Amino acid sequence: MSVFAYRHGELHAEALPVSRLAAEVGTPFFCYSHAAIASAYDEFATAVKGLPALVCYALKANSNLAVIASLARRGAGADVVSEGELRQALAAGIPPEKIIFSGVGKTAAEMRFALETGIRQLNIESLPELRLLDQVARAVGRKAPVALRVNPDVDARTHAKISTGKAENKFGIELGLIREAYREAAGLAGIEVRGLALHIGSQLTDLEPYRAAFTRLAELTAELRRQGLAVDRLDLGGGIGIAYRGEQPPSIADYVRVVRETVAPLGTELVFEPGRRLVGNAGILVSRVLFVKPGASRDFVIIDAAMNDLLRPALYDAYHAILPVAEPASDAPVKRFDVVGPICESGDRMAEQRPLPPLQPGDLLAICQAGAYSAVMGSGYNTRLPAPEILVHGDAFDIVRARPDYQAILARDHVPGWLEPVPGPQSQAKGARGAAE
Ligand SMILES: Cc1ncc(COP(=O)(O)O)c(C=O)c1O
Ligand SMILES: N[C@@H](CCCC[NH3+])C(=O)O
Repeated sequence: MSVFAYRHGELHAEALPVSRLAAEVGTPFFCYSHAAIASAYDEFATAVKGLPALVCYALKANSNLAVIASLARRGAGADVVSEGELRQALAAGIPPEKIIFSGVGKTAAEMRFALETGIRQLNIESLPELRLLDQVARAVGRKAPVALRVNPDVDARTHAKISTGKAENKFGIELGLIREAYREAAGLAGIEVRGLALHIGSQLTDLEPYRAAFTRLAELTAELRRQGLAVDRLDLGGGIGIAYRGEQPPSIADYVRVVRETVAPLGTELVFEPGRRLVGNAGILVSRVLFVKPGASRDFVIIDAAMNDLLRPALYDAYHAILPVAEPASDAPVKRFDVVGPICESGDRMAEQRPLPPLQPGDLLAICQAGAYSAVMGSGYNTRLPAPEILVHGDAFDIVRARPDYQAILARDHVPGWLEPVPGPQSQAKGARGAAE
């Protein structure tokens, strides 16, 4: 059951009416539900019970500190792809031995930081990266625990921009080279090669690509072992989808059944890296209608959230359900609208020709499934400030990322978010004097 549901004629987030949250926080804002995050994690944890498994939440889906901390408290590890995410995981209380560092382009500085922190494993995606890590590890006097990511050349049957396991994708070491790479890794003084990793794509709603990839991984593991190489960890990546528009993604129990049938008999440690499935359904983006603009060919609803807040529709033509916060009467007339933001691009459109009940300026809309790849993909385009984020638990909520205010920016105070303080006229004048002196 969704934690975002209509009660007493309006949308609630757990026990709180969304209109009350909007009045207190201001729009647009992201609203996350603690209960939804907890129940998604628990579904995963229950399904892997009995397996030697670690669930490492992929922070890229949502790296809000409070969200990560909710998962950390339930025992999750982390899958990170940058020094920033690694620092964020540590700050949220995830112990280093539960952290995996993935990604196709780690810098030497990131490698050094990861080794000094003592994380569980770095997933390596190419021979040049392996050799650089070997050098860095020897320079800091450590042995780097490594899994080699293989590209299994499997079609994940998802959007081309988020498919990662085909030979033409940049990810992983290709099947034809992986055996040689593993042998090389096993001989490097700075590397302790522990196993293999893969991740075939995101928003998968079908189990067959997983079965194909895991079967290849099992065959490869058996082959490496026959050659006398130790393989004691398999990292199966993430990718399990959620329903945005009536898709029927598999249950975690069914997904884990495929794992039990393919790789589990090898007896290795298993790592899972779910992102979207843990947090995607746990968030909405709440926005206010600014104007309703009838047009000759289309009618527009102009809202105060934009592609800088939620990029998915513009980037992938992604569908997100949009709900009026005030529950429409069952017999309310419905018209088709393009729901658009204020940014100066025609692509700044949350929905195209979406059937909606009559709307007025000031009405609130909830854009659904905004817990994953939403706030994290935000930008400052059109010099818009980042939308605040709140976390609801029961009948209480915390502001877990505040809206910066322009006065604070101008006063050069600390600004949460990525916007740099704007130098005020005074400091500019001082700078100019300094240069002349
Ligand atoms: C290596 C890796 N692991 C895990 C994930 C998380 O994916 P998802 O959010 O689809 O579970 C990704 C992103 O697709 C990834 O690139
Ligand atoms: N950003 C993508 C998911 C990418 C997954 C990262 N490997 C999305 O919004 O669906």
